[in-house]
Amino acid sequence: MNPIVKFCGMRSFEDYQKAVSTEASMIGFIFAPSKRQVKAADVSEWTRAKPYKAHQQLVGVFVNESVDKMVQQSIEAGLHIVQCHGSETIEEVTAVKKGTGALVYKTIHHHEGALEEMRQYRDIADGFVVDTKTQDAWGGTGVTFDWQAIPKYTEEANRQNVPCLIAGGVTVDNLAKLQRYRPLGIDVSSGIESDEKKDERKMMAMTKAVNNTYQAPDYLGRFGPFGGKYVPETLMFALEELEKAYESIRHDEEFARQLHKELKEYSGRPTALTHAERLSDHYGGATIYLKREDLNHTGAHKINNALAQGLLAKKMGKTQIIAETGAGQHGVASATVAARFGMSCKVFMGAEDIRRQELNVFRMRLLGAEVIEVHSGGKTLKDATNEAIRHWVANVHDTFYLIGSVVGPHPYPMMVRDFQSIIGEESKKQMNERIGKLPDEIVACVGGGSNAMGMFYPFINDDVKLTGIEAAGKGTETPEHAATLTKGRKGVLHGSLSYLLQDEDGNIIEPYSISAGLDYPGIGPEHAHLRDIGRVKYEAVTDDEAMAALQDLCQFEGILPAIETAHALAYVKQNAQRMSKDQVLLVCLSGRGDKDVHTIQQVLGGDNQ
Ligand SMILES: O=C(O)c1ccccc1N[C@@H]1O[C@H](COP(=O)(O)O)[C@@H](O)[C@H]1O
Repeated sequence: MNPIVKFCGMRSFEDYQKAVSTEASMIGFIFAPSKRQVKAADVSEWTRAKPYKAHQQLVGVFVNESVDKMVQQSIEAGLHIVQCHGSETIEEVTAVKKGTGALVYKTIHHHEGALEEMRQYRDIADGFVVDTKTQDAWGGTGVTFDWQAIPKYTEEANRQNVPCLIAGGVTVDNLAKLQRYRPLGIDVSSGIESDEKKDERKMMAMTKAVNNTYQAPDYLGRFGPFGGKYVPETLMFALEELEKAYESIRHDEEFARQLHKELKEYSGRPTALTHAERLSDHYGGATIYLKREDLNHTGAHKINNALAQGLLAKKMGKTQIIAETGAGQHGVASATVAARFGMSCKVFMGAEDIRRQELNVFRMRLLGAEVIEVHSGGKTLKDATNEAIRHWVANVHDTFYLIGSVVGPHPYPMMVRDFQSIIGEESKKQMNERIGKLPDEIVACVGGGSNAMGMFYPFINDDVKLTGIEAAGKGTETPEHAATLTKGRKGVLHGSLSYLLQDEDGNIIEPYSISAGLDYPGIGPEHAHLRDIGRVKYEAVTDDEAMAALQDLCQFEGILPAIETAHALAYVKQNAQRMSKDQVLLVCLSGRGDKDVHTIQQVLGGDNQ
């Protein structure tokens, strides 16, 4: 959901008309002493001359005014919301509510005790504004406060189930930065002025930026209807604890510094951006670039998220890591991180995947992890995840569940996406440095969807086509595939609502793919949302198509990709020709194929002649 936009401080009929013409949902007037002060009679006249839009609400700002005057002026001006912007008491706020029948918002000025102050107005204030107070002014200062504090205000407002607008020095230029803190609303006065008048261009730019900025999930962890927290009561505490811990490090510079150090000095980031010249020539059409996540320590993008969650686990004082794994890459990444940070590690893995990924199982054990073989269901990733959740329920106090993809209950899909966004952020920078523009299209394979989400997310507000590739296995017309978005229906699995492969009765259908990392019957909820809103296009390619593309990359670029990654490459093989040479197709090369050599050998036969 996009944040609420309030444009405040209309001082003339012209200002008011400009605000009405925008998409702002609140229009504010200052009744307190200020250069922007207006009279209730003026507001009443202006609104009669030009009615505001049906969704717009009129807000009156008062500072330490008497209850009688607030009531009288708000009735005269026809206000929907009275904003108490001074040190009005609980009794005064209650009396204004009673006297006007309007909603009353309380402004809290950011300071050490602000959160406690906010708590005191619970069940009394209908909303909050958090603003900066200076020595000379209660508001309209044009001065920002420390935005790192925003998540705690938002969290408290969400707990009280009321809106919370962020005010103080918001401008078109710092809006993008502010949005990183996911405010529920913004309240602007001086930032939309030029020469002491409201500036229509600034107002338009601001509402456009807010409305066009993709913002998900909401505070309940929902991406549109998808995501959420569908877990037993016993896990709610653990998820809330994790959510709090994540919010506390999300914008923390010290955490960012530690993580950056690990990613750089341990994993080898930034990973390379490779121009695949010979492959581009061979396919004809698009100029192909590869984002080389295969060059990460442990051979895939999984380590980005594992290092970040490992650091978070340590910060939370957990001593044990558990993880689920399919292809084994996330298991190896988790075992690696546990060894690096001195924690114990249990990896849950389906018996079928253990058979297919023998080498990775050996690696995990070598790294000191205990690999727990799961024999239920189809003995693959879904079943391993079920077991990991069961173990977590019983050991929540000292155990951190390190989920390897953008799946599971909130906050995992958001947190894993954010930790993997380094892929897209680096790509964006590298593309700009290398060719001075963004790619025309980006392609990534999708199982749960973490490499794709990490690659796509930083480009989501850009004019770049985004394509996710699922596993069609032996064909989506057969029962043997893992094409969740192509063939699935809405349902709940592993704590969140998404698309799932299920039969008429809602039983999960065992997925199939040659690639152990893609045969998951669900998909990250954000992918489900992005597909439904039309921002990302999803297609499916078969085992055979993936294996053919895998060989091309080996033979034309000297790179052995993971079979998962080869699905994205198959799309490139089929579509590069539709593009011209001056168009750039960027592929997330999510992992290397050393772990798959055994499977590849079996499929292609002995010596591959
Ligand atoms: O705008 C004013 O003059 C004003 C005076 C007294 C109290 C509040 C006032 N404005 C409020 O300040 C914030 C945002 O202002 P800015 O963007 O930093 O200029 C907003 O809540 C206004 O309602």
